[in-house]
Amino acid sequence: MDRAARALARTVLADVARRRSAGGAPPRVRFAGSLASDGLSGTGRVRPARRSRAVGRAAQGVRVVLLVGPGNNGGDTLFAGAHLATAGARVTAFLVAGTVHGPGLAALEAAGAEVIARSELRVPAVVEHVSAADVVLDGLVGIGARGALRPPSGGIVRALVEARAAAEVAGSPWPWVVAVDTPSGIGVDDGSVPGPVLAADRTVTFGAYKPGLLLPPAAHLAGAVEVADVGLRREHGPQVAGTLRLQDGEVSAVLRAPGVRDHKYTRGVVGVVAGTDKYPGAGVLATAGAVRAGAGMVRALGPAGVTDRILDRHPEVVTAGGRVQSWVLGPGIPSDGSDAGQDRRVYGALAAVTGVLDAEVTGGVVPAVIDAGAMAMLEHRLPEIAVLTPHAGELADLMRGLGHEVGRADIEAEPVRWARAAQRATGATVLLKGAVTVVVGSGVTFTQADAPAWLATAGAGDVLSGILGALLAARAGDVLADPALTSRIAAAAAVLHGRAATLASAGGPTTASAVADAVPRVMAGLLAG
Ligand SMILES: NC(=O)C1=CN([C@@H]2O[C@H](COP(=O)(O)OP(=O)(O)OC[C@H]3O[C@@H](n4cnc5c(N)ncnc54)[C@H](OP(=O)(O)O)[C@@H]3O)[C@@H](O)[C@H]2O)[C@@H](O)CC1
Ligand SMILES: [K+]
Repeated sequence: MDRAARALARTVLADVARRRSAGGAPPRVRFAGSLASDGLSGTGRVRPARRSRAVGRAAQGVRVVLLVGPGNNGGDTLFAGAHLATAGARVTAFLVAGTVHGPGLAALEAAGAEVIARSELRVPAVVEHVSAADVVLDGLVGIGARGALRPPSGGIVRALVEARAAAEVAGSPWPWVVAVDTPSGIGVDDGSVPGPVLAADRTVTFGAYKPGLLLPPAAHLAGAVEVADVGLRREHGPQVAGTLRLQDGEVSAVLRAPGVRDHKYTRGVVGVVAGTDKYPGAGVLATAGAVRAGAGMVRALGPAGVTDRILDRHPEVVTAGGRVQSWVLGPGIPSDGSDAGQDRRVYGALAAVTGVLDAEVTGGVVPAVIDAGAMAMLEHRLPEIAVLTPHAGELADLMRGLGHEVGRADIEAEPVRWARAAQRATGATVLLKGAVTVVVGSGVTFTQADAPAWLATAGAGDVLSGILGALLAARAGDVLADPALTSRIAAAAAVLHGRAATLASAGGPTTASAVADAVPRVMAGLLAG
């Protein structure tokens, strides 16, 4: 608990300093190790800290509100509050239970914090304090949570969620919310959101990731997750029960930088069947994704109205047929059969991917990205080297076509469950697009949360399909030898896409074209490692 509280306080101070420096004053300060020497003994007593000036500057005058629950989660929060108060913060603790962690409360009181007992607690006062605070620590409940938050925690959090929404509408400031171990009230083991939850900007989780921090929809409420080493045995990387999140080194290991012996064919040729006269832009954007993600060559196939536009933007593209190492099928091709030529090309490529037609006819089995209209053209079970890339609405259509009574809202409520169901039903790797992208392969699930909300823009999915096509083409031989690699490559493509969107957006609106243009810089950064 001592290590957890120190880690929590350290992160809060670092966040405060970063936010202040972003706002202009005071200047950025470094905190490495600062709280490790503040004099707190292992028994939970707070002695006057020997603080560095940097810590003092970060903490002085910072208004901190603690939401303190009955268990050890509340205990961690109380001790962290004691550290912050000792460092100079103005700390107010709201106790939501008659009995809270005793030593933690004693430490907090000894550090001079204000404590509002359960008997004096009024919801409007909590809302007022929180609205005026710089930082809120959500320590109501952690891994001990069972079901939706009960009163009074549930009522407090519901009121805070409403206040936050009102502040957003009014453009009023809202404090930096730090969740202690988990945002209180999420389904810790399954990522569900059974009741009100205060969305965090940061979660400091202890020892190891909890499933609910990686699995949507709860993962959306965790903000930036930091794992604090509290001396517990822990797995490498964020990994829980078959659910993985790729880290930078793992993404760069998936990427293939060309060597001196490489030429355009060994680097991977991507065949793009995307875009129609009705939706030509999807062809341009899918091609842009493949070109920018380092394809040796892109063959773009389609009507002249599409390929002419592609050539205008990307003169390096070839519009004649030939051998490819991966296919990107379906962006901008509606499922209404209105472009017979594009439909025929998709069916031909699917015949190659599934191996139902002889390799002499199709050019052989290669990995594929199957998006948008192409998902409505599936007639055969797919191999793992085929990646379906639906959003929630498309996955609902796909599953209804397979006999499941399911709508878009059901998919959004349980994205991992339905992505897994689609993987089992089709045999393909499934990449379900969303604020948290879920990738399901055989026996493995990746959840990647690398994209800003600005990425929810027309054409972004087309760019992703092109990026993924290029990564699959670059590793086509490896993927055919080890199809399980497909889901890892798909997760890496989601990371590249999300990071490129962050770069292109720089905190504001962006476009799908700008996202594609940012991909080379993201790849360069990852490869430089
Ligand atoms: N484990 C470790 O190794 C380490 C753990 N650490 C820390 O301890 C935390 C876990 O502590 P914990 O076990 O005391 O559980 P915790 O999350 O405080 O909740 C229990 C309390 O919540 C209550 N409660 C339950 N459901 C509720 C609901 N829906 N609505 C309202 N209340 C609800 C429940 O009441 P009950 O249901 O029992 O009546 C009980 O009183 C963990 O998250 C981390 O911060 C770290 O220090 C590092 C080492
Ligand atoms: K919590």
